[in-house]
Amino acid sequence: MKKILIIDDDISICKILSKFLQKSGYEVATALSGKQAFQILKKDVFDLILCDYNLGDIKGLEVLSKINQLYPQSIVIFISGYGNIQTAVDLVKEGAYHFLTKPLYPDIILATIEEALSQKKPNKDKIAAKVKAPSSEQRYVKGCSAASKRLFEHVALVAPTDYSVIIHGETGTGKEALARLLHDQSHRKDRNFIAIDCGSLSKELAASELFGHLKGAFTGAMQDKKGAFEMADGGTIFLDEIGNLSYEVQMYLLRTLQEKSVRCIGEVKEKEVDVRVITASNEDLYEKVRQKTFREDLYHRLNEFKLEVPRLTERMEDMPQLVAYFIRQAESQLDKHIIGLSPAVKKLFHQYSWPGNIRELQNVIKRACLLSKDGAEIEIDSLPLEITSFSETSSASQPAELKNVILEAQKNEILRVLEKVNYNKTKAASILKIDRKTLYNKLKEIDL
Ligand SMILES: Nc1ncnc2c1ncn2[C@@H]1O[C@H](COP(=O)(O)OP(=O)(O)OP(=O)(O)O)[C@@H](O)[C@H]1O
Repeated sequence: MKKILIIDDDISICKILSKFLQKSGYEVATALSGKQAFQILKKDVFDLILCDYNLGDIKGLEVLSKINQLYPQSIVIFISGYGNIQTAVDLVKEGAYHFLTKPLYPDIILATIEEALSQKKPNKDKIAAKVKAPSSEQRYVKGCSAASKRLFEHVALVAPTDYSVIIHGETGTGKEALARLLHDQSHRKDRNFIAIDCGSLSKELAASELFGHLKGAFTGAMQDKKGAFEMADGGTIFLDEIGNLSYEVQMYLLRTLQEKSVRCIGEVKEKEVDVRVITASNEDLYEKVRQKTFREDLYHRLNEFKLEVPRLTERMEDMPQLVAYFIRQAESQLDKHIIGLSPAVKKLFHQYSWPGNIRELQNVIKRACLLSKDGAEIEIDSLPLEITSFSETSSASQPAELKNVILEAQKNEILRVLEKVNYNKTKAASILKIDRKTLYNKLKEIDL
């Protein structure tokens, strides 16, 4: 039996529609708010969602973007009391199936639902499994910007192959997340994906982590240890910050890749391994080759294909999807409902430089959701100082000394809070999470 979720804050509409659709052979659940709807959606899979456009706690477009992101298998039909053509066009552009205006006529509703459900849809069992354990596809926001589209055209081409791939991009742009996606879209997806952060491995440990060791092979080798290559056999190994490996380990790595076999430390015999290698680096690896700190032969062996991951500021059109995804993530961790970003926060997010890229956005939203009230929007006062002070500092015409930039940012924030609390210093200190004495010292330091 097909399942339909009705979301409407008008209880009588929910009751009438629910009764009518049950009589027509559908299994129906109802939700009186966006918050309740997303709680129901966490636990169940629906073929179709009938949603009031003007819910009290969340905007129609936002409901749609969350459903598209998290429950793409559900078809969405909106209902509204106002027949605004532009709204209908916007919703359909964003992926809604239809936009029905009140008064509602039973035969039209039924015909629209039947037509929508007759569309080809993904296998439901697979979807149910995905709902229980989200795949990396579901945990990954692909985005709609030109930069992301280009990237995913390349991902679709290279993922199913066994090519070694170098992923290049700034910190926090999602290189590891992308490597997981490549693995999940390959024939290796049912085998291990092993990620090793070469940047955090000491010279001594690197070889043992990658290739394993036998008990007693060196001082401190108390027992046999399987290396990452053996663990990833049949699957994918992801080597993050590969540029940090010593020249000696680079040589072992090249041998392993060329011979397709691994020899653990202290062992004489080689073991065959079938591993796809994906590497990532923040730096330009070829520059390291030129500087002779990275082996050229290894570079070419790893570089069968290269993916360039854009900075967040190069894919700003993806921002709404990323924000909706991270809010949803925080909501389920905090068990609270956040409506979205206030217009002022949206503006700031577009102005800010995001040096930590997607990771920074994720952390900023996590923090803001914690500080925001249940059922509210994220407001400027739940953002960190580096963002709230960014527009002022970036508009300064002269390049400023770092110390002065920080002082200026602190001054702005202190002034903003003081104004908000009517210059009550005790309250201001408490909001700024510093004691009164520190606030007095700061006021002196910044000449206030
Ligand atoms: N497109 C995306 N959709 C959803 N989450 C993402 C996306 N890209 C990155 N993230 C999240 O952002 C965080 C940082 O991503 P990741 O660790 O893959 O970045 P990285 O480029 O490998 O960082 P580093 O260079 O510092 O190792 C992770 O929590 C990841 O899940």
